[in-house]
Amino acid sequence: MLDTILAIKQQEIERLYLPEAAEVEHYSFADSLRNTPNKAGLIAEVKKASPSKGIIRDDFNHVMVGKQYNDAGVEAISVLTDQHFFQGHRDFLTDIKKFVQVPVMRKDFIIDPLQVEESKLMGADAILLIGEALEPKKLHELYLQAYESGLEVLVEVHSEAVLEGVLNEFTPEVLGINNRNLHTFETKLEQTERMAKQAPKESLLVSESGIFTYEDIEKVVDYGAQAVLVGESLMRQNNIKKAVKDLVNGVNV
Ligand SMILES: O=P(O)(O)OC[C@@H](O)[C@@H](O)c1c[nH]c2ccccc12
Repeated sequence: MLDTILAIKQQEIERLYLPEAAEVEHYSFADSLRNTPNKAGLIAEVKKASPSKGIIRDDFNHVMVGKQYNDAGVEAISVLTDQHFFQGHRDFLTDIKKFVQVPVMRKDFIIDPLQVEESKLMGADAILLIGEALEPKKLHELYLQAYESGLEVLVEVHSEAVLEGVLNEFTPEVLGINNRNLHTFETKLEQTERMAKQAPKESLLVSESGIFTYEDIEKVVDYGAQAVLVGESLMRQNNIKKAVKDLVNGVNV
């Protein structure tokens, strides 16, 4: 699956044109996650659909979802901008930025310097870089380019081998363990448990995917995570603002 996504992404990059620079205020992604009053920092994701689940939310309005996340007090918002597989759009991020006062991360398959530049112009505060999609050297180059242009980065890995390759190259400021295997879609929170042991103390550790309840948050925090990235379980709720509060305060939805 990941290979298919990356092949299509490569074609998109060949046709990519840069947007005009969005004039927005910026907020620090890592600082916001570190300064949470809750058990873990929450990155809430604006996600309409995914290749493994199909449509996740029918009455989808990206600005409405972004505003509800903001009003519920999340530490950061992740916006899926991939169109082909996730039914996102780069304008979703630019639109949401106008209405929220928390850092916004662009969630896409970024493999080229042009996409880093594009993310900055869109108004993002942070981007995702995926270890499984990039050679460690290339990942580090894009990481440095991002920070030089004023973007922060969430470096995501799924497997021990890929994490080892990344750590041989550099230490990411924010490191995400994806509980979902992007080749098979199998998702288990124990992936965070296994991999947290290998994560550097200096990196802010994020557990991503498959988190549905406060108990799940407690679990991954016990494993060593300081923040969580949650999409589907929030996007399926009618009242998103209430769902966020219940998730972070321990009322199961
Ligand atoms: O919807 P979930 O299971 O809460 O997962 C959110 C997020 O972790 C997931 O969307 C994700 C993690 N890494 C990715 C890379 C590309 C696309 C999507 C993702």
